[in-house]
Amino acid sequence: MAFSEIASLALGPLTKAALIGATIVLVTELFKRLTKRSPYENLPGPKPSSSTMGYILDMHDPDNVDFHFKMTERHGHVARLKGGILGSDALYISDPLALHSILVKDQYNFRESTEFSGLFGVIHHGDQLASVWGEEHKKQRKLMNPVFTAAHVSRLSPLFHRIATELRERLKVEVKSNPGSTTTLNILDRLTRTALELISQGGIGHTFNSFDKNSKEFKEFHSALQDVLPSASSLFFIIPFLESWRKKEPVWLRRFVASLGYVIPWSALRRFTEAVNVMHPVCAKVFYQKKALFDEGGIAALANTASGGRDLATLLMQANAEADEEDRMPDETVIANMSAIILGGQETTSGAMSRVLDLMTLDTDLQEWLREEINEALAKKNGEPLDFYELNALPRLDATCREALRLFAPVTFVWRETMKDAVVPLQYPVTDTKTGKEIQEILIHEGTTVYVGMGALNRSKALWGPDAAEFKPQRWIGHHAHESTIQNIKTPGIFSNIMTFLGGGRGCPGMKFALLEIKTVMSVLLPTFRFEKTDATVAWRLGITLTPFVEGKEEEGPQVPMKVSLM
Ligand code: HEM
Repeated sequence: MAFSEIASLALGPLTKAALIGATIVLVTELFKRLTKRSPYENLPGPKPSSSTMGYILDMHDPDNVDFHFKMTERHGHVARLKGGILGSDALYISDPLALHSILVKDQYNFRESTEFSGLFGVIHHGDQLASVWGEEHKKQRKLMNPVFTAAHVSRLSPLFHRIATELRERLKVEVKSNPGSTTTLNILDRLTRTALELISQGGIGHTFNSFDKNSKEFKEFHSALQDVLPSASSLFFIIPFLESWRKKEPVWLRRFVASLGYVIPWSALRRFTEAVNVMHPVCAKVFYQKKALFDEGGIAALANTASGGRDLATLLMQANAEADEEDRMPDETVIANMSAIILGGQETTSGAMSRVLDLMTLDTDLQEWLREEINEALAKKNGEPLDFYELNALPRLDATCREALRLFAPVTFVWRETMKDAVVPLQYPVTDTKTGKEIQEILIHEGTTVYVGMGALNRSKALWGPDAAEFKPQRWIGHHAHESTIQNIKTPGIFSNIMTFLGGGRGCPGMKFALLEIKTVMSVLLPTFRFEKTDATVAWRLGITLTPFVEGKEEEGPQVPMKVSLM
């Protein structure tokens, strides 16, 4: 029996018509894509390694961070990313003026992608900063921005100092227990625990007892944090549907479908479902405990909690209670934002702290230079801890943090969707590859995906000079931030004229919090320990954040080994 005969028996005429219809649409779409000229074909850009997938594989290749870091050097500040058979061209932009339009001036026209909103909406069980845009985003930021100000963050200094001291004391025990008082250890593990305590105690007023090696709560929560984004990346073809799915009614049906994540034999889906269901209940529990206290005794009752009522969630609840009716967030939005604060602030910071220490093992003179400054400052205070303002007044420590965050932005790029056509001016004109003429502005078409190259702009030689790719903390000493570029060019970055914490309405609210964490930990560790390199080479691989692995030992998971000894 011929295939067509079997098909006509098996399928009803309606199904057959639908199949034929779908095939025609698919073939027409494919034909259109293959024959349509890209509006960006005259722009320079990398040749994709796959003609089917286009730029996607190169963009996300974990072992090719240089694709991003060397983008401006190789292709300039606006590059065409050639799409594959199934995808259109995108733009990779690291031009400071163009990014000012995209992130600040015309920010509502360049919105977070629906994939991003959907994914983070599901991860945090509801709308929060990372999944909303436009007016709703503005409304949430209006309530949340005051929570992250220097005045509030500075009050966390004693708490951060206490946590950093706990790390120091535990490290001392580890080092002393080794003959010769030097031990080789994976500092990333210790700093991951520290960062989780800093963000959980400072962010939501909760402890995971992270320093306790047997802490079940730490293990569960940390593996959820570690797993959630990598497992999501394996679900890439369902991610585009999450945004509409997460709002579908009735709720019981959505819950039922979500519970299938546990039974469908697909390990990435299962890991994702498990991670998502670990994080939310913790934040909800902490929130309702706080709410009960607050309802009973007001803000004074919250002041008696472990963080002294200084944690960000308490401040947010207070701001929410005092806000006008129309500005107020529902409980589930506050909970989702607590979850977003933890996810946004954990891996980024543990990575950044590990990076700073790793850099110091590569340059022992730098380490000594910093130690000297911290010791002098401590001596002036008779050994009393340095607070937020005193730490910020240390030029060497400040310069080292700026330079590490410039050269090694933990988040290398973000992406945006273009809502309608927009003309964007350029700081650095690009050369038309066909005519050789200079292009001073580009027309970005509706629907174009725009990648914001933060790591690329941070390393642009046009901006930072020929030594842009070198680690030179001295470049910051004695300069205002914008003077550190060679022509006093301003970027839209909210911190130090670099793009690491992004810029505009979606710039990282946790920037001051993160800097206080890094500086406090350095000020506590450096006077006590010497850090030296081992034979291992640490390579930072690209993910949502940069993650360190030992070359040849990737299967052992992320690590930053170093020798630690007492001073
Ligand atoms: C070195 C550490 C950090 C780096 C490099 C960093 C970087 C960033 C970047 C690049 C974004 C923008 C993401 C996007 O628009 O797609 C962002 C957003 C965000 N960050 Fe951070 N971050 C850090 C630490 C923190 C900390 C400690 C917190 C919390 C205390 C935090 C909370 C957030 C939140 C809630 C958002 C979403 C903001 C919004 O969409 O309006 N981050 N961060």
